[in-house]
Amino acid sequence: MSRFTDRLYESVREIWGKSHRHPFLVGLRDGTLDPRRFMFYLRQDYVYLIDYAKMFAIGGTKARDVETMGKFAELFHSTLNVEMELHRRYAERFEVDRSELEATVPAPTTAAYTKYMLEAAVHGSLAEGVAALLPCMWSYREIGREFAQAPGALDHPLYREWILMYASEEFGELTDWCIGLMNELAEGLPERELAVLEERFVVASKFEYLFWDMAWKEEEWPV
Ligand SMILES: Cc1ncc(CO)c(N)n1
Repeated sequence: MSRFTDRLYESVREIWGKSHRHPFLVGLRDGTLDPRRFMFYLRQDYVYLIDYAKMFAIGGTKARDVETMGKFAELFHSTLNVEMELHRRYAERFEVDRSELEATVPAPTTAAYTKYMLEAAVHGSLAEGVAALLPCMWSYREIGREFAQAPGALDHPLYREWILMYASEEFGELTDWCIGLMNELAEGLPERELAVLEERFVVASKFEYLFWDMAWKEEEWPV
């Protein structure tokens, strides 16, 4: 039997493919990405992750059983203390201190993406929140795994750690758990509601593309 997440994956195949071909990710894979652009990305990603972590906190309050609550707590913890620790270590290498990192002004795309996700989580069902956050985990795992296999990518002194984070077993398992939860939550829902979930998943995937593009262009507020 095909799973709901197979349908989701099909619906974003082209969007994800376009992200993989984006010059930011091509540069990260082949090591030619300008570190200045990477640091711009990390700073935006740091403030993105502050809001993204809240998605898991909200998920925890909407969950209907203790096991699911516990898993959301684990995701909340690992975002704040594992993934964001990677950003803090990078910032140290660039001599950007923690308070400076945290004070980053979200670029228009960062603000739009995080508020879009949070709106889905706060006003929608648990399933809608999960549909909105799933492209983040799932697309990064795909990128991490692919880049870890790319010849020479892991030899890069700067980008190696980033790739290893998203290619890691731990990140992969948490992603699988979210995929499983999405399928459970979608079970038995009418097509009208599945279409809403698909829409959340597709829009979040488009924002993922925009996020790479924002970093590449070092997007600023025009006014
Ligand atoms: C924008 C964005 N999406 C997904 C992830 C993966 O958690 C991340 N760190 N940043």
